[in-house]
Amino acid sequence: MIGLSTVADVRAAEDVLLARTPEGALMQRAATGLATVCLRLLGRAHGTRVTALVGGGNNGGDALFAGAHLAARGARVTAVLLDPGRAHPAGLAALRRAGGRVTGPGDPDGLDRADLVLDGIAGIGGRGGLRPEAARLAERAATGPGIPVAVDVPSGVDADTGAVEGTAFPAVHTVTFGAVKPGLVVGEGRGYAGTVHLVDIGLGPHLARPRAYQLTDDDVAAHLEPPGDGDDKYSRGVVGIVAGSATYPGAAVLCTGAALRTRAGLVRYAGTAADGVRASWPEAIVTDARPGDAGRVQAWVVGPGTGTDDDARSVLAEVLATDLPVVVDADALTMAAREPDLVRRRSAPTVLTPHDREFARFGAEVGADRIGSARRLAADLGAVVLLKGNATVVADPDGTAFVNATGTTDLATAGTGDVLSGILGALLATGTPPAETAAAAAHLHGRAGQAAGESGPLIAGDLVRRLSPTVGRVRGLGLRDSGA
Ligand SMILES: NC(=O)C1=CN([C@@H]2O[C@H](COP(=O)(O)OP(=O)(O)OC[C@H]3O[C@@H](n4cnc5c(N)ncnc54)[C@H](OP(=O)(O)O)[C@@H]3O)[C@@H](O)[C@H]2O)[C@@H](O)CC1
Ligand SMILES: Nc1ncnc2c1ncn2[C@@H]1O[C@H](COP(=O)(O)OP(=O)(O)O)[C@@H](O)[C@H]1O
Ligand SMILES: [K+]
Repeated sequence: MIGLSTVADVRAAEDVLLARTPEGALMQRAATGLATVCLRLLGRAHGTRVTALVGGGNNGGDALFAGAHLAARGARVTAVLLDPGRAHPAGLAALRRAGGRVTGPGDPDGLDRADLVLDGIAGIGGRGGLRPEAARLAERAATGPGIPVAVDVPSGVDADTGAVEGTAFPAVHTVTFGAVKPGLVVGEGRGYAGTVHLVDIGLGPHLARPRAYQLTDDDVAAHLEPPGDGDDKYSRGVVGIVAGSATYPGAAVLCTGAALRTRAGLVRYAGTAADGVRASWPEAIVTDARPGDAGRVQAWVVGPGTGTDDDARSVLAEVLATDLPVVVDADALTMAAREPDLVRRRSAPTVLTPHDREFARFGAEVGADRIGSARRLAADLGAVVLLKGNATVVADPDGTAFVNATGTTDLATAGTGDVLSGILGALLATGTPPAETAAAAAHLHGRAGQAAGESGPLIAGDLVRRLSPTVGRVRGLGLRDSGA
């Protein structure tokens, strides 16, 4: 798991480490790591042009020292000082010694010819939207030819939440120090950070235990283990699906197919789209009876395409009254938002899977702080909240959060949510902790989306078709990552 550390946690760890290391050592580690990534991106230093946008704090100091490293290797480096009176003095001296040029914000011509632009305007000390002069430079960098590289955090992005007010530096790469900050991987910030490179500056042992994580293939492989010698179709969890309707069988077919393809133990379907499901998936045990008459299951998925009429409401209430884990999706979210106590009074795990509009039905818009919003709803309902998006967020009622790293915009097509709830139900039926399981489902869903999107636009059925090879691939990657 990759821990996501808040600014407060990074500052606290830095304080401990600063007291134990010679003055300037941490900044040297950061700047050396930054220069190394820049060299890799440029391919060579000699003859290249690098422009560094330099603010008045330590973020600017990192950019100046990295610029000095690159200048010493033959790059033509220009530092554009936004606040000349406050530029990091030692960094400035180092850049000048290495032959770098120094100029002011009124002379940013270097941006139009740069091979690489370093954004050292503001890092974790940044506050609010970029001020006009900085915004102008960030916008000019975006249209210039140079590879935009953010130092620690793209300036204008809130490192904790990913919120962007107005303009931010549009990085293609972000070189971040000590720990990945949540704002680089979630919300609007994710789009401004591009590829995140983590430079170890020795903070690790001093960082508080993170409250947010990204899962890796290795973590997810542990949720996808193949059956053992002693397993049979019942032993690894049976999932029950309540989805679709006679008029709209699609959601039922997609959700049931996804559950089968994720973990082909046993999938039961109970609902009014029984004929459609039978025709598509002879492997499923299908009934048009109520969930209670469908046979034993270890987890339920309820809601995709069920509608919200009285019958649907009574089926939802029946499922939520069980002591089994339940995934509440789509139409079931609309009904649960009207009667949140149906969720609050449960003692077994519940996972809600809203997109932004479904989330708002519970009483508050998502807003710019997606992790914070998901945490608040999770705590309010005592349920895991999987908030869908470009980077899907999962929040446990205890505050632990996960941010998905595998999302792809190819998933923005109808029915892909039904596939996600099928995957999630299948994994939840194994009895693993619900928040991490929900994060594993989002990860696998994203990997299937990436695979299906390789050959052109995907539709939700393609995701189902790609699930088996994707499970196989993630298992293989997990084995490789763990060195087995
Ligand atoms: N501590 C350490 O040992 C290490 C720290 N490290 C590095 O230090 C960074 C933290 O440095 P920091 O605390 O000096 O703050 P920083 O990110 O430079 O921001 C302050 C500057 O931004 C400016 N500014 C703010 N908002 C703005 C806006 N909206 N629009 C425009 N400008 C804005 C603000 O201007 P002011 O408001 O003061 O006028 C001031 O000039 C951290 O991210 C990492 O890179 C590494 O070297 C590792 C070791
Ligand atoms: N721009 C995007 N980038 C990445 N993933 C997206 C994007 N838009 C939607 N998705 C994903 O696609 C799925 C859509 O789910 P949902 O809105 O419930 O669709 P449906 O109800 O049609 O099945 C979610 O997993 C969501 O995270
Ligand atoms: K920056």
